[in-house]
This record gives sequence, structure tokens and C-alpha cells, in this order.
Amino acid sequence: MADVLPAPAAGGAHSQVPMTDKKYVYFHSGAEATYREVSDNPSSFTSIPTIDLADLDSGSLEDRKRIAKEIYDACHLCGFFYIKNHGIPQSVADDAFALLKRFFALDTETKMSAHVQKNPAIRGYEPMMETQLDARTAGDVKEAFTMGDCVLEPEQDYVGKTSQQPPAKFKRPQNIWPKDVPWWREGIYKYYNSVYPLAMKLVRVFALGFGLEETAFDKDFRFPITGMRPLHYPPTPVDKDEASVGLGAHADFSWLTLVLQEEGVPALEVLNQDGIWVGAPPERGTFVCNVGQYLERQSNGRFPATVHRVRNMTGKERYSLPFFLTPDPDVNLGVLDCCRDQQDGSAEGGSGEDNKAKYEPINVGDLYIRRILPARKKHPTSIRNINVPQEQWSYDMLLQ
Ligand SMILES: O=C(O)CCC(=O)C(=O)O
Ligand SMILES: [Fe+2]
Repeated sequence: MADVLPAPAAGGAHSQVPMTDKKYVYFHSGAEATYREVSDNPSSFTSIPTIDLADLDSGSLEDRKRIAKEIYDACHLCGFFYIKNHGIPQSVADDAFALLKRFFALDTETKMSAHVQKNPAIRGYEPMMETQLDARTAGDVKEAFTMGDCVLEPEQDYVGKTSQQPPAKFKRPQNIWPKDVPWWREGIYKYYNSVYPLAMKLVRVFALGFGLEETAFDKDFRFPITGMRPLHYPPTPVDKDEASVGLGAHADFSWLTLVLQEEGVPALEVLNQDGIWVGAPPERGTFVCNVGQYLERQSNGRFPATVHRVRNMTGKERYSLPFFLTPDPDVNLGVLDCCRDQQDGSAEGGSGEDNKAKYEPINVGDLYIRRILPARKKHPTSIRNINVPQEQWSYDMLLQ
């Protein structure tokens, strides 16, 4: 392992920054590694707010607007928030963790029958150390299984959601399932179909928070990109160097992420603007939600896609279950008009510098492929396209 990490210096040039220097925190954001200087003058958040969703389905628009404002403020302040009283019964969470433990305890051959490299869409099982979000580590000390949106799998009811038949370009399902364990797919879909409606309700809350019609974003989430990634992190040695991580520091390339964490095993940490790690321990009955890079862009950076990492130093096995929501792949996502104003004002518009969008509009699928392929360099889909210039990459490369 190299003892220095190339990091962008002021002005955009790359310099070598010593990895041992405590003044810097390294993370993976966008397509490459970068770093943040640790502040001598901390002023950023030191804990993560909890939003009570008990009134989410209230008939009163005022109640819903109050929740929307609380979420808006939390996203602006730290990009992370817990939700409680979200309406998903505790039994769904309990069943999910029983399911994850049963799956990850399976023999390697069964899990590898759905290895991620067998699937063009980069879905499936990833064994320990196969990803490496932090270049200074030997790899991420976790195993994972990824599934996501699929127009052909009946459990996702494409026709019901869109009132359309699946487009002809989808020849085969994008998910891959391990052989001889039908309970895995059943259990995963039970959870998926519990959390999906909650995520879609949050989309409406965000629209309200931006001062828009509640349904303003519905057109961008007709059959959105979703990802669900059950994770298993064995304990990492406490006496070893800091570089041993379950999941290296990164920002999510989703729009919004909802993470279910098993109780009693705190390991998720969130990086504040001062370069200080703030704990996001599991809280019974909650999800931890965080802003991803699409929402960061759409909000003109007003909501940061906050960097986070997982270090399981508890001595216990850790299980977690993130659900990633991203708009439909064909959506062109630009900065919202209401986010072009000054940071402190709620008035639309603004003038001069303050009125500028910091981000170009982007096609959702194009950005997605530019994030996922560089993170999986050894995957056959990446290898097949290694000589194709990035400008020509398209989301459909995942369909072949
Ligand atoms: O395991 C967790 O708590 C978080 C996982 C995560 O950050 C991710 O999969 O992007
Ligand atoms: Fe993440």
C-alpha cells in the first residue's frame, strides 16, 4: 500500500499529501479520492437530528409542511437525519435482520452463484475486500448483496406503477439471485416493498420543503433507479491502525438513502464540515437518511451529500440495509430555480453571482454510469468499456 495518496491541491493540480498527516481527512466523492482539512475552529454539526414523521399522512397541509421544513433544515445543516414514527412496523426490521444473518451465513458457493461479476448491471454478491473505497486500506471489510430496480421482476410491478409495458430493450432481469435459496428473494422483496413507498412519500416531503407543489417531483420518480444493499461487516481489529474500515469514506451517488441499522452495533460515522467524524449510532425504530449527490446537485449544494464511513470496532458482527433512491434514468436533472437564491433567503430568484447554478443539468443515467463503473474497475462491464470515452457511456451499458 502506498504511504501517500494523490489528492487535489488548491487550483486543481494533484499533489502528494502524506496519509499520516492528521490535518487531512480523506474520502471518496464523485469519481475519485479527495480530502478535507481538519478545522482548528470547529463550528459544524456535532449530532444528527431526528425527524418525527407521525404526521406524515396528516390531512393537514400545515402538518406536512412542518415536517418538510424540519427535513429541509436537517439536510441543509448536515445532510443526514434520522426518521422515527415512519409507519414501517418493527417486525419488518426484525425480519430483515434475521434474513440477512441467514443469507450471509450461507456457504460461499451458494453466495458466489450470484457473484456481481456474473451480472452486467453490477448487481449481486460481493465478497469481503472486493471493493476499496479508501485507497489507503487493503479493501472494505464487508460482504454485500446488491439488487435494485428491474422492470421485468413481477415483484416490482412495473405495469402497475407506470401503466406501461416494459420497454423492449429490457431482454432479461437486471438482478441476479443465488441458486436454491428462494427465501432470500422473497424476504428481500418483502423489505423492498415496505421501504419503497416510504421513500416515495419522502420525495413529496422534499418537494414541499423546497416550497413546491407536493407532487412536483413525481414525474422524475415514475420508475426510479433504486438499489438495496444488505451488508455484513465483521468486527475489525481495534488495536490496528485507523486504515481498517468496513466501508471507506464516501458520499452516496443516490438522491436519497435510507439505512436500517441493527441495534447495538454502532459503526456508522458522518464527516462534518470541520473534518470531524460524528457518530450515527443505530436507534431503535429509526432509519438514518442521507442526501446523495443527485440531491446535492439539484439543491445547488444547499443540501450536502455528506461523507460517511463504517468502522465496526464493536467486536460484534454488524448488519445494515441501505436503500438508495435516484430519479428515473432518463430524467435531466438541473438545479431547482428556488435554490438559485442566496443561501440564507427563502425568496426565489436573486441576482448576479448568487443567482448562478453551480452545476450543469445532467442526465441521471449518464451520471450514474460515470459513478458506478470507475468504482468497479475489475467488473466485466467496466473492462468491456475501458476504451470507450466517458462522454459516450450511457446507462444502457448496464443492460447488455
Ligand atoms: O452500513 C451502513 O450503515 C452504511 C452503508 C453505506 O454508507 C453505503 O452502502 O453507501
Ligand atoms: Fe453510503
